[in-house]
Amino acid sequence: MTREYPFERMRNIGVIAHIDAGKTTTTERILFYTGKTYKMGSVDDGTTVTDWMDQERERGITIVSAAITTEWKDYQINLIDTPGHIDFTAEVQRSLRVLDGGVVVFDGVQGVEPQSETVWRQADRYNVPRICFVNKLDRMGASYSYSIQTIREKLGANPLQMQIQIGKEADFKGVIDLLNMKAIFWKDEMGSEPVVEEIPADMLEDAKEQRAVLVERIAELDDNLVVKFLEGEEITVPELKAAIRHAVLTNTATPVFCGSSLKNKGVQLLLDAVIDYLPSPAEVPPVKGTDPHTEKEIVRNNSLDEPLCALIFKIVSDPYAGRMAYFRVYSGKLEQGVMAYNSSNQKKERVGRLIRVYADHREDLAEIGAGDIGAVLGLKNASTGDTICSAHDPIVLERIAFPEPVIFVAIEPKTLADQDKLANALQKLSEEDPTFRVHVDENTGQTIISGMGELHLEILVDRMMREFGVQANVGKPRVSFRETITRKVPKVDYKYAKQTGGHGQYGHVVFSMEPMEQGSGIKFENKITKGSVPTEYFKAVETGVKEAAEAGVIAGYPVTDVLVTFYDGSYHEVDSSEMAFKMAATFAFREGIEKGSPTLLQPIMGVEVVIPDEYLGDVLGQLSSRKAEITGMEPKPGNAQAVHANVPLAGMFGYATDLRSATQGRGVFSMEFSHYAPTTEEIKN
Ligand SMILES: Nc1nc2c(ncn2[C@@H]2O[C@H](COP(=O)(O)OP(=O)(O)OP(=O)(O)O)[C@@H](O)[C@H]2O)c(=O)[nH]1
Repeated sequence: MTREYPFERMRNIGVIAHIDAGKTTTTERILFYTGKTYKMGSVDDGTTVTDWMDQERERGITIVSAAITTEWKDYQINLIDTPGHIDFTAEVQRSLRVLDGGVVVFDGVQGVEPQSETVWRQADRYNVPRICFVNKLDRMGASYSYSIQTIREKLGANPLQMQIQIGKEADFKGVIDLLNMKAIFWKDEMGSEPVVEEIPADMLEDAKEQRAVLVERIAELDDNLVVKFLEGEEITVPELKAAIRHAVLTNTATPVFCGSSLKNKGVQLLLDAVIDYLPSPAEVPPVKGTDPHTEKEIVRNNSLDEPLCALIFKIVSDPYAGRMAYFRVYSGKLEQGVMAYNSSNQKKERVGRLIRVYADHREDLAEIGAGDIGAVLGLKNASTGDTICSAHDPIVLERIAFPEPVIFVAIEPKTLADQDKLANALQKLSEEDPTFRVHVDENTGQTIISGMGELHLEILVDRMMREFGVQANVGKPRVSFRETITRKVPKVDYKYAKQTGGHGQYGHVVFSMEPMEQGSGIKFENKITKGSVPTEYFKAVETGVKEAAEAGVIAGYPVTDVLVTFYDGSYHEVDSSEMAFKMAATFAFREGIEKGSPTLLQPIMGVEVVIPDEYLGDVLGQLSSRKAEITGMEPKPGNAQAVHANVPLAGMFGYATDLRSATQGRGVFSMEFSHYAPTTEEIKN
C-alpha cells in the first residue's frame, strides 16, 4: 500500500561498485530484508529482481538501472541500481545525478579496484554522500582492515572503521558494533535476524582500543566534540552519530561497514546505516537550473509548494508497460493526467500513468512529489536528461554529459521485413541509451551503430535480436578513429564558380584553420571584414564547414579539434546563393585539412590487469604485442600484480579471451577511455 512519507523519512540511494563486488547480491538482500521480495534472488541462479533482462540474467551483470521503492523501519527507500561495467559508466553517471546517497560495495578480497576508483571519482564529482560496505568477508583472503586501508590510500578518503569482524573467511560469524559495543551474530546463512550479544571476552580489549580510535577520529570532525574529547568527557552515541552524519553529508569522512551479502551477514546493519547516515531529500542542496528564456540561474527548493521540476534519468522500453520514463522530482509534484512541459525539447505532453515500482509489483499513483522517484508512462517525446516542469515557470536542469562512443559495427538486416524491425529497434534502444549512436554511412549505405565498448555493442545487438526479433548480419567491431590537423594553415582561399547557362553559381570564402586542444571539436568563428560577404550567407558557410567535418580526408572519419576562422571572401550580386557558399565552404575546409598535415587519432584506453605473479611475464608479453605502454605496476595481496598500461583500443579487441587462456581464468582486467592520440599506423581496422 502506498504511504506518504515526510521528506526526512525518505532516502534515494544507489548501490555502487566495481563489477562483481556484489552489488546485485547486496541489492537483492536489501529487498529481501525490507520485505518486498518473498523469495531471495540469486545472481548465480539467474533469479534476481533488479536484473530483469534476459541478457543480464545470462551474463550475470547489471546493465540497466532500475529504481525500486522499498521500506525499512518506517523509512521509504528508493533504491537505484547502478551498473559496474566500465562500458556503462554513462549509466553510473546518470544514476549518480539523481541519488542523494550511495552505498559503495567493495570486494573484501580485492579492496579498492580500479573501477571502484572511477566510480568513486564520479561520486565525488556529483558530491554524492556515501557509506561503504566491505563485502565477501566469507571469502578466502578477505580482510576488512586491508580494504579500509585501500579506501584510505587509493581513494584518499577518510574511512571510519565502524565494526570489527568476528571470525575470518569461512568462519566469519558476525561483527562488533563499535559505537554500541555489542557483538552481533548471524546464526545461519539463511537470512535470519541478527542476534545481539555481549562482546566475546577475548575480543573485548581490542574492541575497546578500536572504539577509542574511532571516537577520537569522529571527535576530530566536530569542533564541539573535540573539546569534550580533550577534556575527557564522555561523548554519547547520539552525539557520535550526529557527527558522522554531518561528516557524510559534507564528504569529510565515510563510515565503513562489513559483511557477506551472499551469506546473509551484515546487511540489516547496513540498512540501519543508510537511515542513520545518508541524507534525506531535504538535506541535499536545492537543485539549480536555468530559465530557458532569460538564461538566468534558478534555484528550486525541495518543496511541494514550489513549481514542478523533475529530471528524466532513464527511459526503458518495458515489454509490458511500454515506454517508461524514470524521473526524480526536485520541486512541486507531477500529477497524472496533466499537461507537463518538457523544457529541454519545448514540447508539451500529457502525463499518462504514474507508477511506483516495487520489487514484485507496480502501483499506480495520482501524483509523485518533491524528493521522490517514480516512472511515467506515455511521454512519447521525452528522452534521458530532459527536464519536465510547469510551462508557467519553466526551468532547464543541466543536461547529463555522456562520453563519445569509441567503437562501432556495421549491421545489415537480412530481409526487407527485418529492415523495419531494425529501424524500430534502433530507435527504441538509442532512446534508452544516449551512449548508443546510429548513423548511415554515406559511401556504403550501411547502418553503423556505435557505443562504448565491445560488450556494450554485443549486448545491444543481442537485445535487437531477442527483444525486437531482428535478423541481421553484424560486422566486426571497429575502432572509431578521428582526424585532425597538426599545423596551422593561415589561408585557404576557395572560389566556387559555375556557369551553367542562365544564372551562374558563385561563392567565395577565405578561411584560416588551426589545430585546437583535444576535445574541442570543430569551432567556427566568423571574423569577416564588413561587406565582403553578406550576412545572409553566413549560416550556409558554417553549415558547409560542419558537414565537411563529418568525414575527413584520410579515411573518412570525423574531423575534430580544428578552429576555422572565416575572415574574407566575395560575392556576386546575381549569381551568389546559399548553396554556392555552402559548397565553397565545404571545399575550402577539405583543402585546409589537406594542407594542415592531417593525422589520424586513435582512442587510447587506460587498462589495468591484475594477475597472480606467475603469469606476469606472459601477460606483459601479450600487452606489448598489443602495443601497450606500461605505465606502472604494483603488488596486490595474494601474490598478485596489477599492471597499468595505456593501450590503443584496437589492440584490446578479444583481449578478455586471451587473458583468460594465458592465466587459466585467474587474471582480471578493466579499461576505460583515456584520450585520443595520433597514430601513424595503417588502419587495419
Ligand atoms: N563469497 C561471496 N560471494 C559473493 C558475495 N556477494 C556476492 N558474491 C558473488 O560474487 C559474484 C558477483 O556478485 P554480483 O552481486 O552479481 O556482483 P555485482 O557487483 O552486482 O556485479 P554486476 O551486477 O555484474 O555489476 C556472484 O557470483 C555472487 O554470488 C559474498 O558476500 N560472498
